[in-house]
Amino acid sequence: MGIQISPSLLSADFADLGAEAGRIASADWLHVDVMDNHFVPNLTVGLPVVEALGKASSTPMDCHLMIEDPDRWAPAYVEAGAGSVTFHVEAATAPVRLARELRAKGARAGMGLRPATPIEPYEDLLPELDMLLVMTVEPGFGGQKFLDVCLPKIRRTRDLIDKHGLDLWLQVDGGVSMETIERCAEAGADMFVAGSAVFGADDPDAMVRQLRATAEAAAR
Ligand SMILES: O=C(CO)[C@H](O)[C@H](O)COP(=O)(O)O
Ligand SMILES: [Fe+2]
Repeated sequence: MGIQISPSLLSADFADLGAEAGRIASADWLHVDVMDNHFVPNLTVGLPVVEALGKASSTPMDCHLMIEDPDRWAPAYVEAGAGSVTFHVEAATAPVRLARELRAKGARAGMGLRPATPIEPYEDLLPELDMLLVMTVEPGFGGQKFLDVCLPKIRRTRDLIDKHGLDLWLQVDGGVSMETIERCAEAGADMFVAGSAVFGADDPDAMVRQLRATAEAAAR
């Protein structure tokens, strides 16, 4: 698939999300951060907003669920129009069953890891997934500083994916910018979420293209 950029709408104008999506026409996906004030200490949007955004934009939606009880809620995000749904393994009760349900409904199944969650215990689950999300900040807020301490985990995750010969996307999310994207790409990430870097730029679409070009040049 190559390098993909999924701008996070967390740093966009929430009063006009359809128009904000239109400002990043070069994006491969729209990253929608769903927070419930339980899994993370912040509250954002839920199903009705995702459903409305899907009607307002033709760019596929990559929903990052930072919520408790994703087993109950995640499948509804496929029905609301998400093309990819990522649940956090720390919150899921039955990650294999949930990934299978997401796939059966027609979406890509993603599994997210907080910075301190290791990948190794989940090696046997990899064939059940379409994407792994390695958080490079503590989830909950945009605009935080990239955590370098997560880079070895990105490398180890890429090695595990390659060892099993899987076509699994490796997403990084948190503090990704022109300063940090090269390190992530060198470590083996191929899908990049960027919120403040994209929507804080004078020309968000040019920033999407710049990030992609920089990651492509640095990719392993
Ligand atoms: O999941 C997230 C936070 O929990 C966001 O996707 C992420 O922080 C993007 O924002 P930024 O690029 O500004 O760090
Ligand atoms: Fe996110």
